[in-house]
Amino acid sequence: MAKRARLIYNPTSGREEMKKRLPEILQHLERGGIETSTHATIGEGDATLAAAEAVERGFDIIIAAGGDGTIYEVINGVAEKDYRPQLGIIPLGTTNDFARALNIPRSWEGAVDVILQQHARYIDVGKMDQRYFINIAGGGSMTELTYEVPSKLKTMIGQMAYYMKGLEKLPRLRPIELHIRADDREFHEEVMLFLISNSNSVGGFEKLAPDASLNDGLFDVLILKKCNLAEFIRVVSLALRGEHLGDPNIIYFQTKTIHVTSPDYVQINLDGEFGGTLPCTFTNLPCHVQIFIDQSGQSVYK
Ligand SMILES: Nc1ncnc2c1ncn2[C@@H]1O[C@H](COP(=O)(O)OP(=O)(O)OP(=O)(O)O)[C@@H](O)[C@H]1O
Repeated sequence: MAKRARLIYNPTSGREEMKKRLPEILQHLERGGIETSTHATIGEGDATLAAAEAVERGFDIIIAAGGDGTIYEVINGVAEKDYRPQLGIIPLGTTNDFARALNIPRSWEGAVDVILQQHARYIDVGKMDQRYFINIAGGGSMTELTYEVPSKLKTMIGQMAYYMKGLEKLPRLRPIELHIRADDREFHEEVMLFLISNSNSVGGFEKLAPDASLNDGLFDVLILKKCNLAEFIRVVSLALRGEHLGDPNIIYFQTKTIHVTSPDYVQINLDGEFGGTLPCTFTNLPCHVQIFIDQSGQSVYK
C-alpha cells in the first residue's frame, strides 16, 4: 500500500525559484509511491498546527518544505505526540542549516530522492521549557538577527541579508551576564553569546560545534566570553575556519541538560525563530524523531 505524506510548505521561505517546482515535486513523490497532499502555511505557527493535524490524521510521513523555521515549527507539532510520523525535508529556505547537517541536497530532485529512498535516522530533539528545537538554541549579541531580517529581503538577496544585519548590529554588541548550571558544572560568566547545538551546522557556519552529533543525546554548548569588538571579529573569523575551539575566549562542553538564568533581558533563538526569554532549561530528548537522510555518505555541500 502506498504511504501517505502531508507536505507542509512555506510559500514565503527563501528560495522563490524552487517553489515554482512544487507540481513536479508532488509528481515525483507520487511516482515513487508516496501519495502526497499539501498544506501551504498562512503565517507564524501554522506549520505547527498543520503538523499536529497531520499526526491526528495518521499520515505516515510529514514533509517540511521550507527553511529552518518551517522545520522548527513542524518539530513543535509532532514532538509531544505519542505517534510521530517519519519526517522528510525539502530545503526551500535561505540558509537551510539543518538540511546541510543531514546532507540533504539543495536540488528538489535530490531532496525528493532522499525521501523516496526511505532511510530514516533517529535524531535527538532539544526541549526548551514547553518548546522544541532540532538544530540550535542560543542567546546574546547577534543571535537575534535571524528573526530580525525581513523575509522579503531574504527572498531578494538570500543569505547576504543575514550578513548585512550582522554588520549593522556589530557596533551595538553588549555582553550579558549568565548563570549556567549543566550536568557537571556550574558557573557565572559575562558573555557575548551562547549556543546550545544539536548539529555541527549552525548559523551558516559549518564547523561551529565540530564535535556535535545528532544522535548522541547531548548538546554541544559554545560560549563566547565578554570581549571587545576587535576580539569578537577575530574569534568569528576563526570560527568561520573552524579554528576557534582553542581560543581563550571560548568555552565549549557537552551536556544533556542546561539551565540558564540572567539578570539581563535575554531573548532565545530556537532554530532561527524567536523562542522566548531567559530563564530557561534546555533538555536533550535522545533519538526522539525519525528523519529521512542521505545514505550515500558523499557530502553534497562540498
Ligand atoms: N504564509 C506566511 N506568511 C508569512 N510568514 C510565514 C508564512 N508561513 C510561514 N511563515 C513564517 O516564515 C518563517 C519561516 O521561514 P523559513 O525558515 O521556512 O524560511 P527562511 O527564513 O527563508 O529560511 P532559513 O530559516 O533556512 O534561513 C517562520 O517565522 C514562519 O512563521
